[in-house]
Amino acid sequence: MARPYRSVLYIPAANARAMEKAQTLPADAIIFDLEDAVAPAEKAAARNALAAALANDYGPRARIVRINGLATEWGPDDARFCASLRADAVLIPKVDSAADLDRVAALIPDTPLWAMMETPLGMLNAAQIAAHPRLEGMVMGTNDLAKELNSRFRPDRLPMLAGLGLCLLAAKAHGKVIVDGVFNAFKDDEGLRAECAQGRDMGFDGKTLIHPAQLAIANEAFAPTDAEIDLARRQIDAFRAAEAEGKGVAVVDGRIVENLHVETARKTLDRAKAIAAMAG
Ligand SMILES: CC(C)(COP(=O)(O)OP(=O)(O)OC[C@H]1O[C@@H](n2cnc3c(N)ncnc32)[C@H](O)[C@@H]1OP(=O)(O)O)[C@@H](O)C(=O)NCCC(=O)NCCSC(=O)C[C@H](O)C(=O)O
Ligand SMILES: [Mg+2]
Repeated sequence: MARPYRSVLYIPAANARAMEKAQTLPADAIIFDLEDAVAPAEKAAARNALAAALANDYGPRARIVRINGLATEWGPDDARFCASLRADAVLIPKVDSAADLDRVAALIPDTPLWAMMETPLGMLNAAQIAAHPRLEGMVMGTNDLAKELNSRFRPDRLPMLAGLGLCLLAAKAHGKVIVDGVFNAFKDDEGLRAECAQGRDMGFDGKTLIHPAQLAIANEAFAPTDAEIDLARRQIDAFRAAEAEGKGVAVVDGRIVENLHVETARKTLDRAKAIAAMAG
C-alpha cells in the first residue's frame, strides 16, 4: 500500500469552514462530497467552493471528490467539473456494475476512480467492479445499503456482513483499497471504537468518518500496534535465521512462522512506515 487510508473524512463541499479546517486535521484522506451531504439548491455553489478549496494545500491527505450519479441532474456537470480538477480520485456513488464506471471514465479520462458500494446489485457485481482497470478503491456505503435492504442497525452489523464480505473479497482479489462505512452516532466513541475494531479484524484498510472527533479512534484502530510491529520484526529475523540453517519454518512465541507469515509481517512494517511518513 503506497499510502494509508485509516481515516477517510467526508466533508460537505458546501461547508467552506470544514474544508478549510481539514487542511490541518489528522485524516489520511478527505472525501469532498457533492452528493448526499449537499442540498439540491446548493449543488452549483458547492462545486465553486470546492474548486476554491482545492487550490489550498492538503499536504499528504488524499483528496477524493464524490460526485452525484450520472443519472441525476447534477452528475454530468460534476463529472465535467472533475475532469479539470486536480483531485487524487473521483468517487462514484451507488455503483451497480462495471458499466457505471465506464460511463464516468469516458467523461474523466485521467483521474483514478473509486466506487461507493451501497446497492444490492453492487454487492452482487462487486467482482467485476473491483476488476475495472480505472478503479483504485472501494468505499462501503452502509447507510444506503441498510436502506435498500430494509435492515436494522445492530452493533454486530449482522445484516451488513454478507455485503461487507463480498466487497472485501472483490477488492482483495484485485488489489484495490477498501474502506469501511460510516458510524453515524458521532458522539459515541465506544461504539465507533468497536465498529473500527470489527472493520480492522475483517481486513478493511480504514473507515469513512463524518466528524473530526472520530479521526483519532480510526487512526489508532487501523494502524499496526506496537506489539504487532515488534512481532513482525521478530518473525522476519527468526525466519531469516531458520533459512540460514536450511529450514523453511521458524517458531516465534510458540507459533510457526512460514513464508506467508513473513509476507504479512513485511506488510505490517510497510504500513507502519507509510503511517509514519504521513505524520511527516
Ligand atoms: C454531523 C455534522 C453535521 C455536525 O456538524 P456540527 O454540528 O457543525 O459539528 P461540530 O459543531 O461538533 O463541529 C466542530 C468543528 O468541526 C468542524 N467539522 C464538523 N464536521 C466536519 C467535517 N466533516 N470535516 C471537517 N470539519 C468538520 C466544524 O466546522 C467545527 O469547526 P470549528 O468552526 O473550528 O469549531 C457535520 O460533522 C457534518 O456535516 N459531517 C459530514 C456529514 C457528511 O458528509 N455526510 C455525508 C457522508 S456520509 C454518507 O453519505 C455515507 C454513505 O453514502 C452511505 O450511504 O452510508
Ligand atoms: Mg450513500
